[in-house]
Amino acid sequence: MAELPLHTEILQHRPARSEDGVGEATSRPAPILDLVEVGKTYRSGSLAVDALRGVDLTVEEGEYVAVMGPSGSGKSTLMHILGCLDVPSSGRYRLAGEDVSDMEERQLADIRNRRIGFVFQQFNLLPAMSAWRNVELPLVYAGVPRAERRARALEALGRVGLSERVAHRPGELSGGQQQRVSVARALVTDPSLILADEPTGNLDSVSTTDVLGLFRELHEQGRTVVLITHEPDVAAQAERVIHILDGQVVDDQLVTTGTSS
Ligand SMILES: Nc1ncnc2c1ncn2[C@@H]1O[C@H](COP(=O)(O)OP(=O)(O)OP(=O)(O)O)[C@@H](O)[C@H]1O
Repeated sequence: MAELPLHTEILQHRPARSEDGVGEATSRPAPILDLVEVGKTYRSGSLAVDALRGVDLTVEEGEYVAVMGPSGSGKSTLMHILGCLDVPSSGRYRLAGEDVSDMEERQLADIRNRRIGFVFQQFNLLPAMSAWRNVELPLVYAGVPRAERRARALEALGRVGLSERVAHRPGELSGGQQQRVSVARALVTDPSLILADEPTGNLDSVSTTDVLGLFRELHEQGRTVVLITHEPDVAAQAERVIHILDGQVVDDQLVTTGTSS
């Protein structure tokens, strides 16, 4: 397991799940993410790669979770399934109580648009479009009227501190600013879940601190944040750190950052 910084206290995480996976008799809300025995096998000719093997994972609404693991361990595959960009080969996946395991691409696209904000290492911004045009795109897909789209995109850019750069194209912005545009695009639909795949992988330390501060704010506002990272310092920002190895969850811990030495 990767080292965590000093002043961290580690607690073994015990997910709250009823035996039948449906929920408690009380009115406890369904977990936002609920994977039961999820497997993913990539096939190419006679070759088969088991990228995920029997993953059981529950994430409650509002958690801040980091996923770590060595190259090839299955992190991106897990992120693709969590983000409804792909479906499992076996097992069940419920997102906010809705079983998405066997959905068609159109249904998955609708769920992604309604529920999830994505942030990627490479920013994935359209180079010919201004910052605000990039940020309004998810609202175009959602069918939001033009004037409202513009207002919400500008508001989201204001929230990430980019009010002065709304007309700039990605190539006219620094890496850290481009990633802030992607965070604005992720939150413009007001999703309950933010999924980030190595969001600080291309950033210098100042921009990393900046972007991690934004994730913390989103978490403090009650959103669920799941981020993939290779970096222990980045993972230490989360409240829970999951390690995967060879397609399996091998470690799952709550981390609370202490203030005393
Ligand atoms: N489309 C695909 N077709 C075949 N095999 C794949 C495909 N995508 C991933 N794999 C394989 O599945 C396994 C898990 O890959 P994955 O990309 O999920 O790992 P990762 O932990 O994200 O790695 P990295 O940190 O290097 O990005 C690897 O063995 C990889 O080679």
